[in-house]
Amino acid sequence: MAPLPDFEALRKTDWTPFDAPSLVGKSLRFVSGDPQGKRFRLRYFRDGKNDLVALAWFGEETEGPPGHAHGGSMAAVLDEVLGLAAWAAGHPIVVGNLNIHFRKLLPLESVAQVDTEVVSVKGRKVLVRGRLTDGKEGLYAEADCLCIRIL
Ligand SMILES: CCCCCCCC(=O)SCCNC(=O)CCNC(=O)[C@H](O)C(C)(C)COP(=O)(O)OP(=O)(O)OC[C@H]1O[C@@H](n2cnc3c(N)ncnc32)[C@H](O)[C@@H]1OP(=O)(O)O
Repeated sequence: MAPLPDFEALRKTDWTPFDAPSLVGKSLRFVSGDPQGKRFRLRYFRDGKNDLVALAWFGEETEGPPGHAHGGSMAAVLDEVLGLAAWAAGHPIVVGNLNIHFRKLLPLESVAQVDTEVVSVKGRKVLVRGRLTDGKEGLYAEADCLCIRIL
């Protein structure tokens, strides 16, 4: 059996737990829908700057390259977390464009950190930038997410 994800090892002291999925109701089943499952397990927080941050465990069922996460699984996590970063900043949106650079293979059954920043708001367009890392220097992927207000 896989070891349980050690979220506490990566959690920073100035992070406050935050139930980001509840901002959009109960619909986010693809990534956050099975918190005890073998695919994704996520925890959301607000960091010291009030930006949304997530810890994401990539389980064995996210496998793409042997022993490592599928790019689509990283994209799914970035899609949800960066979209919710816009919601958490007060913008009800859907994602219109998600542009990802994959930088380094992400080992299965490890916990990665997603940092987010809302970099601009122009009319209905909210640009959110995100980084998927090992919590230190290791950068797995970085993304720009163009979100479009729907309300
Ligand atoms: C419930 C939310 C959960 C959020 C967390 C999870 C994130 C998700 O997975 S969301 C699901 C994935 N996303 C989707 O399925 C979205 C599907 N697309 C749509 O619904 C529509 O195309 C939508 C809403 C994005 C835009 O349509 P519409 O409302 O007609 O906007 P539209 O008038 O065409 O464009 C508004 C502005 O955005 C720009 N824009 C819209 N789409 C894009 C795009 N893909 N790329 C670049 N710019 C775009 C337009 O150029 C326009 O800019 P400007 O105001 O400067 O002229």
